[in-house]
Amino acid sequence: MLDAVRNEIAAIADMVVVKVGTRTLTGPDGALDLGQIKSIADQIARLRADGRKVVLVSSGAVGAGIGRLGLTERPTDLAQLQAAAAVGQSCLIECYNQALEPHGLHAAQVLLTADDMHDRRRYLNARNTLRALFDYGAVPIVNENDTVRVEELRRSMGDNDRLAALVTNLIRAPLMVLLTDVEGLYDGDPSVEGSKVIPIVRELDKTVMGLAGESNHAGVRLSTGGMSSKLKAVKISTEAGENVVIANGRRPNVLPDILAGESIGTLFIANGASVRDRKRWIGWSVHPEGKLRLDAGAEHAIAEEGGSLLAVGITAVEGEFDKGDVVSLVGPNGEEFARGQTNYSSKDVRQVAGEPTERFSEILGKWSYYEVVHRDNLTLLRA
Ligand SMILES: Nc1ncnc2c1ncn2[C@@H]1O[C@H](COP(=O)(O)OP(=O)(O)O)[C@@H](O)[C@H]1O
Ligand SMILES: N[C@@H](CCC(=O)OP(=O)(O)O)C(=O)O
Repeated sequence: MLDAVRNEIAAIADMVVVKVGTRTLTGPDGALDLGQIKSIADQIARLRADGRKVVLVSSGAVGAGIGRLGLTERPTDLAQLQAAAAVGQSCLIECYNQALEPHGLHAAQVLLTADDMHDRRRYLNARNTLRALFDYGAVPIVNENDTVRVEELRRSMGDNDRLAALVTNLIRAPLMVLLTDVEGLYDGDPSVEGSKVIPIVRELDKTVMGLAGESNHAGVRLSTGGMSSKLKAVKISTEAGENVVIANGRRPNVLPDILAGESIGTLFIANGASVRDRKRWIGWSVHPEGKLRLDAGAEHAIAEEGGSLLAVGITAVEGEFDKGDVVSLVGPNGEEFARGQTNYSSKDVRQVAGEPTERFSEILGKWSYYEVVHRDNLTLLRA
């Protein structure tokens, strides 16, 4: 069935980020399913033939490594997991390359970490590389760089759903497609009879977020996060002004059909206008260095009136940060509602918090900015 909204989105989707999860790429034994890889590659070739640029974010390295190394279970030790991913990643790219070659396309391996998205220079470099790959007509195949990711430091991307959302934001793709092993977002546990797929979500509020559970799969756990990690990723992209579809990666022809406007899976509509490049980086890619707690007046001025943050509305400062670092802005209810680049270090903000700007000279001596965070350097995280 075709529908008008989906048609409209399909028409503007000149760039598409497709994320494919471990469950879609591996068989019941955990090894890579070559038929699936071929199917995804064939579908990507069709999108490319329609003139669309495609980035594939592919999981499956750990799964492929487990298969190739002949392991009977997923290692629990971090270094062994990373080693399995290193073995599996080369298989993954090799398989994609073989499947893309008959279409005259090349697979390009792009490994990224959360730190690459955090660091402004590396972030822009990644974008330039992706653009150059498009110019060469290659298909970027992105995965998290598992060799260096250290989960304990919490700087890890967490999962490929989030990485896909950050890549979508990086290249300003109007559409992200998350392919998984269920038909879309269900209104209840998908394994329970009577649960139904929600065809369209216009507002990703707390009620919708609450529908998502963890991955229901017992046994060897290869994927991370389940539906809740997908919805967090969807939120990043819809808040930045892009659209997302979650669909079943084993449905034949799923990608060309979505791009033909067919009613497949769950469509999440962009929440408002497209957010500017730098604001996307500030809002979702940077790891905030500290927290500013604000009173209700400051939260209202920023969230409702598009204002900047003045020192007078700051009630507390947490963490150590320098001028130029990104900080979280937290309202009186304890929830983060925005992120912004601060004009003052944590040392200075601690001195001026709660004070009117007229007192800056007296307190700080030399000072330069009226605003602690200017509205041009601030991104609202819409509820
Ligand atoms: N409301 C829901 N709708 C759909 N799936 C859900 C929901 N809640 C939990 N899930 C689980 O999320 C799983 C998909 O996530 P995951 O296993 O991480 O897959 P992938 O490997 O594709 O990233 C589904 O198979 C299902 O078990
Ligand atoms: N980098 C890991 C990705 C793990 C992951 O996020 O898996 P999934 O939840 O299936 O997307 C791998 O390639 O195995």
